[in-house]
Amino acid sequence: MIRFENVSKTYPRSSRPALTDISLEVERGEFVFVVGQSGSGKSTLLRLVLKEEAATTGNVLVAGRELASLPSRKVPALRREIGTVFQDFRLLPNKTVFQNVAFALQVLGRSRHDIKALVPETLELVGLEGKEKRLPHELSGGEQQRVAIARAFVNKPAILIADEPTGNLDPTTSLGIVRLLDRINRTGTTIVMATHDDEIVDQLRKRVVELDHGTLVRDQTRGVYGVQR
Ligand SMILES: Nc1ncnc2c1ncn2[C@@H]1O[C@H](COP(=O)(O)OP(=O)(O)OP(=O)(O)O)[C@@H](O)[C@H]1O
Repeated sequence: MIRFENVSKTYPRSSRPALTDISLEVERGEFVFVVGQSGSGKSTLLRLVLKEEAATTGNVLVAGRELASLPSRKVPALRREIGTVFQDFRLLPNKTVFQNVAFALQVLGRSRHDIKALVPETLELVGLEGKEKRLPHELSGGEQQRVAIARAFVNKPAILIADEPTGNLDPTTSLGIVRLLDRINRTGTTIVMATHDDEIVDQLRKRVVELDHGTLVRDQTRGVYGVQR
């Protein structure tokens, strides 16, 4: 589903590469944690999957597309297959929970009929039934993140990318969010999640990919956050 072939990335005006010679394959339906210190390249790796940044050398392949040769007019179709969730939720503050999730379908041109069916079933999946009419500021942080996850998933993307989705949440709430991502993963969606949250990584025992100064230093099935090297 996602393949990196000897990928390096150096940002313009930067002397040090953000990623160096990364080769990595993520199969359809996998759940992968990407860990590493601040600045190790986790967000850069996720941005390359979305074609928000381009690799300096090497190939990135996502859902059968080679991103270097993907014309910009085809990038929206790529991004429709990838849901995104961030640390800071990024909800529309003046829209209700229902409207925030519905908006993701409206911009894709989905019918009112589809929206009426898909939004409630997705809000139920994330545990927000009964809160459809709330505004984001009337929700807890964990509930806001559930709205963001509903919005990312309502279109049933093949891949869900989460960049520090629990960074603003307490440990119990964080665990609930990751258990929700786990449930979404079980529907067949591939999940790649960058995180600093050692407790969560250690509890879920998923594949762990570790970056250190832009280099892939560990790729472990049923891994833990940190290991002695
Ligand atoms: N737009 C940019 N321009 C130049 N350098 C950048 C840019 N974005 C990131 N970098 C650099 O690339 C390196 C990797 O950054 P990245 O944000 O991918 O790390 P990260 O592991 O996600 O960090 P954090 O955990 O703090 O979010 C860092 O040295 C950073 O300063």
